[in-house]
Amino acid sequence: VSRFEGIAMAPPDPILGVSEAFRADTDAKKLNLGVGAYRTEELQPYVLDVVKKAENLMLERGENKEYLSIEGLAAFNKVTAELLFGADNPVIKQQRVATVQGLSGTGSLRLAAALIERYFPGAQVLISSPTWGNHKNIFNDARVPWSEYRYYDPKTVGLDFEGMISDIKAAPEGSFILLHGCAHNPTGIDPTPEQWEKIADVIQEKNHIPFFDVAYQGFASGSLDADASSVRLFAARGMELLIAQSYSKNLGLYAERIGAINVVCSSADAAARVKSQLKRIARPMYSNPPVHGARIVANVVGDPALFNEWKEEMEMMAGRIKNVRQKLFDSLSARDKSGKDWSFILKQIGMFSFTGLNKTQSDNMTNKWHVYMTKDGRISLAGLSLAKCEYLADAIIDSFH
Ligand SMILES: Cc1ncc(COP(=O)(O)O)c(CN[C@@](C)(CC(=O)O)C(=O)O)c1O
Repeated sequence: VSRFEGIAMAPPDPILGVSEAFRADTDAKKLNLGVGAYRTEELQPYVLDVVKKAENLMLERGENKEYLSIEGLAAFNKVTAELLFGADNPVIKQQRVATVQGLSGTGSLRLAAALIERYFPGAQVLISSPTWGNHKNIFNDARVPWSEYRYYDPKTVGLDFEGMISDIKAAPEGSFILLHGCAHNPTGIDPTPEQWEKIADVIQEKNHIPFFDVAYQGFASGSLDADASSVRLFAARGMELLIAQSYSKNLGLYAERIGAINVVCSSADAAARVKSQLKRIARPMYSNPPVHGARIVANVVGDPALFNEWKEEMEMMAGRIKNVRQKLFDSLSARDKSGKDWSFILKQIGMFSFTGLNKTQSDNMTNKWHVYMTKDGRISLAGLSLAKCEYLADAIIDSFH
């Protein structure tokens, strides 16, 4: 008797499945605006120059392949926390941050979810509506209950700030509030600094625990410090908080799976204990993390020349996406006769634009125009070139009407 016979075929992933469909399309006009992966103006994947330089350095050194410790490469854990908070931040000086290298952003979120499940039974995580599609999968599989707070307002194509605040206020005391540090996915809409202050106020009032997902630090605005300002605002208030990091986008290390989970505690002693429990969760999950990506990050940030060159490359990537936003906006405004306001394209930040196209309209983008995007109406501008903006504008205008 076959035991596996009864297992059904899983549906394709809403984001990564789009790339599979794109690859199967043979039409030369096809455009992959699905997965949030940076492409050059020639629509090619991009390995940053500093990554190549760091790897050459590493090759010359001839490093070994010994296991890392469960918490990961110490040099990486040091620089990743310093990048996030700033090296002179009190949370760093007072050693109140438990940092564990994770399997990129996803693995770091999963480690944090396992910690929540183990030490905060019954606590729920509030996630934005909409949010990155995999957030729900991570908490479901980690058996952590979640609910949504209002975030996107289709009427204003902006942030439903009142709704967000009232939903966070209404949540049971001690809930975890999942926040996108910068470049909200999929909407591209971030709170203003004043709004972040109010979000911190309501989270403090309700004794909630802020839980940041920082997947785009430096990639959204081009500045590492600007993109970390929301996290630093909460840390400056002396709050305990969790922050998951990823180097997939800002250092282009997608397939190296390098990220970290940071837990800001109220004392160094608590941080040491939290770190020990994160290690206890990681050991049976994957034992210890991959070394290559961690060494690249440590080498790039540890060398002043490479670090500065990295900052220049991030500004270049962020700048290219800003130029594409402007060109798409201009193309839409020039071609659309309906008088629709396309300014949301310019107001949104990061690699995504939330177009407002519904599922049927998104299907039309793919079936008729060979434009691949996620069914929630998100397009990744990182996959768009200036040369293709007019074609995309035609597709969007055709699909809206
Ligand atoms: C908000 C957010 N958090 C975490 C991650 C996880 O990335 P990592 O595991 O590679 O570090 C992504 C990546 N989201 C992408 C860019 C890719 C994906 O869906 O995995 C996206 O297209 O939304 C993300 O957008």
